Amino acid sequence: MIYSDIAAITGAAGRRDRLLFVGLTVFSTVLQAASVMTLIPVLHALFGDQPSQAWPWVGLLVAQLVLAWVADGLATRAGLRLGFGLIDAIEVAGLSAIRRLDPAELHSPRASRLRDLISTAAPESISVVVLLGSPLIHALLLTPLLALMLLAVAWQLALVALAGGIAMFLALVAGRRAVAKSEEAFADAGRELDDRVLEFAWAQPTLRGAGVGTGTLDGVLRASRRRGLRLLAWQIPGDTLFSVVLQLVLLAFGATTVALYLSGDLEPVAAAAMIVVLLRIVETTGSLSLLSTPSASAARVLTSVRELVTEHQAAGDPRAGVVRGTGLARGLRADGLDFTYPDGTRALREVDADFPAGAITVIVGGSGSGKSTLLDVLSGLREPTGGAVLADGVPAAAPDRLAEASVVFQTTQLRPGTLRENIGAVDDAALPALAERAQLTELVETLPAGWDSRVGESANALSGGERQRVGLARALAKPAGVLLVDEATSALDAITERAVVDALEQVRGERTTVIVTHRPALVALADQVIVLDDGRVVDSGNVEQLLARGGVFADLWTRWRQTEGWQV
Ligand SMILES: Nc1ncnc2c1ncn2[C@@H]1O[C@H](COP(=O)(O)OP(=O)(O)OP(=O)(O)O)[C@@H](O)[C@H]1O
Repeated sequence: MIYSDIAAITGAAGRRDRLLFVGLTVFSTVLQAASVMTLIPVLHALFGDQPSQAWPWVGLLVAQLVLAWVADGLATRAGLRLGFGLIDAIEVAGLSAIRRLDPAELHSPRASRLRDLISTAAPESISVVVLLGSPLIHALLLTPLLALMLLAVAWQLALVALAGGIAMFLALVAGRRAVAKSEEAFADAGRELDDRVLEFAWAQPTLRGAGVGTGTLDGVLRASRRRGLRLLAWQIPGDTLFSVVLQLVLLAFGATTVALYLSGDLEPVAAAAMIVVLLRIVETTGSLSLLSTPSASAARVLTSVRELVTEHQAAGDPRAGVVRGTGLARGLRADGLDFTYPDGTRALREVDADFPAGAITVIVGGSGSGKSTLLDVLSGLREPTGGAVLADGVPAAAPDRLAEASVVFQTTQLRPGTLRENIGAVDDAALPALAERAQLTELVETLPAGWDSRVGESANALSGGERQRVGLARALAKPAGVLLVDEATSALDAITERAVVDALEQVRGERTTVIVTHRPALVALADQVIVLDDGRVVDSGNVEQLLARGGVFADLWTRWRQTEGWQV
């Protein structure tokens, strides 16, 4: 599980290091097991007639150990590179997830989990691979390898080692589970007691008024203590299970060695070497027990990181511009779109709608009816929780939609930098026409350094209307086939509204345009209007048809007209 998570996170780029790390660590474990078995011929020669015959075996032993160290050293280097790969992946995906977070989600549990992942999981990644990965592979493989090699000495010992290794592993897992379960139940009992004490404190005025003493709380305390004792009764076997099985395995291994020795099936030196084998088995299983808690928490962290990275890959990095738009107007279709926010708010309910290529579609609806959410989904800023967005009949994933859409938001944020930089990558030759379309020409002329004037909060402060026209120019500068406009004129001056209306009239036919608005001047541009209510499409058609039908749209239209009149 840990390996598959690391593989998914580090991807194709980490493949070589992953194979090197695992391959070298397995190789070193095989050498370590072999070195234990080499002790048998060493001892055999030492206690035989010609002790000097031990030298070649000692040489082999040293060679095995040196090779194992070299393999470990190389594996550590590959592990370090993998760890750095993990850090990179966490930082890139984490920061991109934070960028995608809704401002409303910045203090949510998801945001704090992201912060934790970036600040804690990333630096710990190196130790996960190097300090946890190698010992874990050693600990898991050494006993089965020793059992395999023991076949050459006595099959009975191989069987006891293998069965013993499996029994100890299972005892370890079962013991950990029992302990974790009882700890969870302990925590629940603690929380319940906490609640009761709090309730008791709140109820004090009433209890005192009624002359009731601490009797009720005493009852709860007694119950909680009884529960605690019962839980302890589960925790103790959980903790002791492993050591009991370990001792039984030692006993079985020792007894088999003695029995084989007494029956003459095992030479004395081999019997002596079995002590070392036994010690290695005990040592590795013991280290497995120490590693089980950190591995479980590393596995949990890696699973979260994997989810984050997968999500990042699905969303694409808007900055990286991995997928490039074609710039051609394509027909969009919302096919049974559903969107539920993490807090359970269902903002879109099975929305079916067509946005014909090059046409202007206006979305209207009351506050909270799901208009902005629909735009976010169409633009690729959000993935629907149900249904799909099709472009020319083909499902379009979020990165494709992001590449193909440009958005004019309700307010335009300016980056520190020049006006030109704020518009984005565009040829100098194209700037005047763009300025004309977004009605920026006059502004550019009045600014001290024209397109190279610095704008933004600390420099030439632009008015709301001017910013919005910069936003419009920015959206038009992007060669995208879909233009999405989110109430861009809601609180703006007449000049800006005119600029937006004129610019949108010009893109008719060039881009598939979807506008969320309640301004009659923009609604009047619509080739079709879609009316949303409580996340559902409740009506659609052109303005005349909808007015003739009455209903939600006619009500909204009358209200807007009145407000406009009232404002003027
Ligand atoms: N980040 C969010 N988390 C949870 N719920 C949200 C979030 N954003 C919007 N909602 C809810 O989803 C529903 C649809 O909201 P949305 O902003 O799409 O509607 P809208 O029609 O654009 O509204 P408005 O005209 O007021 O901007 C509303 O009930 C809203 O409260």
